[in-house]
Amino acid sequence: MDLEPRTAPGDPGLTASVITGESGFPRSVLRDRHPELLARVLDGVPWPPEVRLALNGLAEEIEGPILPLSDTYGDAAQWAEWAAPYLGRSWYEVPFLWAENYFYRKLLGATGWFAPGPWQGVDPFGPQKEAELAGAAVRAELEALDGLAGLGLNELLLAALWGNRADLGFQLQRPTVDDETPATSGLIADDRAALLALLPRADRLVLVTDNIGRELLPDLVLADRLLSARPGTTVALHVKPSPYFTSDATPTDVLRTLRRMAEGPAAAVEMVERLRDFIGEGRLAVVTHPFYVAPLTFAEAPAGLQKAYAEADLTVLKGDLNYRRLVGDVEWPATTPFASVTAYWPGRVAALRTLKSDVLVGVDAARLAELDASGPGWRVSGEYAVVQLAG
Ligand SMILES: O=P(O)(O)OC[C@@]1(O)O[C@H](CO)[C@@H](O)[C@@H]1O
Repeated sequence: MDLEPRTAPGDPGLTASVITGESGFPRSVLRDRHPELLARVLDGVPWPPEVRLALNGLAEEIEGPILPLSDTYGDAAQWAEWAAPYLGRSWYEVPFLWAENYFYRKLLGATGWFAPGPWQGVDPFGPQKEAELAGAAVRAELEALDGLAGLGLNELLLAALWGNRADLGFQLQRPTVDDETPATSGLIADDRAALLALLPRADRLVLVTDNIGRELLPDLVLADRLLSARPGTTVALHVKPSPYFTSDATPTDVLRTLRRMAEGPAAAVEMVERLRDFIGEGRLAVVTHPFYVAPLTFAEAPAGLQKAYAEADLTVLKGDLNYRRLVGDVEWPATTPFASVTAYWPGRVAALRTLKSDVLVGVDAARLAELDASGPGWRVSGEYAVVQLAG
């Protein structure tokens, strides 16, 4: 990932700059959200002195120049290559997507996630994820499963979409975000009709998930509905191989979620039994890949994943970060057609994303003018969303 302007894959006449951390929202993430996240990680687990030292060191480092990784485990050699052009530079002047990925990789290195020893595999965001799963919002969602039979695919799709607003990193900055936004008034690009026609016919669905808790639950509900409707359907749930962006789901988190569902109420228990059967039959697969925690866009996805996307009838990408990786973390004019920036996708792709960062395409000019006139901040407030489809 470099700083050269990008050309739209489906429109060679269109180029735009890569987003860095120098201003606006990215700056606030690097300056405010990352230190706050480190403080929470320090607080959440009784770390030994060497981990505390390393986490405090990272908190200092992000105010100065970018330094090499201080561990040699896992993907460290690959990261040394990715980091080479940026070492010694400020975190703010390199591609924002790269800087965030490097921060999370360094955070995991600091906590001993990779190193053989007692802290290996201890999720630094575990306490925050557990609190989310044990909290009132998840309980309310589970209780709502009793009324599930009355809901159509449209409602389930909207639940999966708005569940994305609940990521734990986002809540660091928007703790008061409410749940009052009507499900459709905040939709500023809406390909639901085409998507709803496709979903029930998709034999092979890839669902690239995002956050645990209030987002993963409706994703599982949607998967359950599609799998229950037709015996030929398969769903591959793509999750992160390691903790990432605070609340992104890993295989362990899928299991944690199933365990939480198994605690009830009755409709959740029934659903978890079905989901377990689907997993056992190979119809619901949990898939992971190192690409999902790499500082790369989907245009740079490795061949194996490209093949999986090409073979699927539909790939659904959840969330803000997957959207940034899909269209490139680039300052496209927001009226750029979604298809122009996703033309490289080897199949059919849909994005279900609430807006929590500046990147945006596929919005009608009149709606854009209206939103811009409404004041600053609408692109990052989580109050607006897109459902987009291409291919
Ligand atoms: O992918 P998600 O969970 O929807 O959102 C991830 C996010 O909260 O993290 C980034 C800032 O760190 C932004 O892209 C976005 O706001």
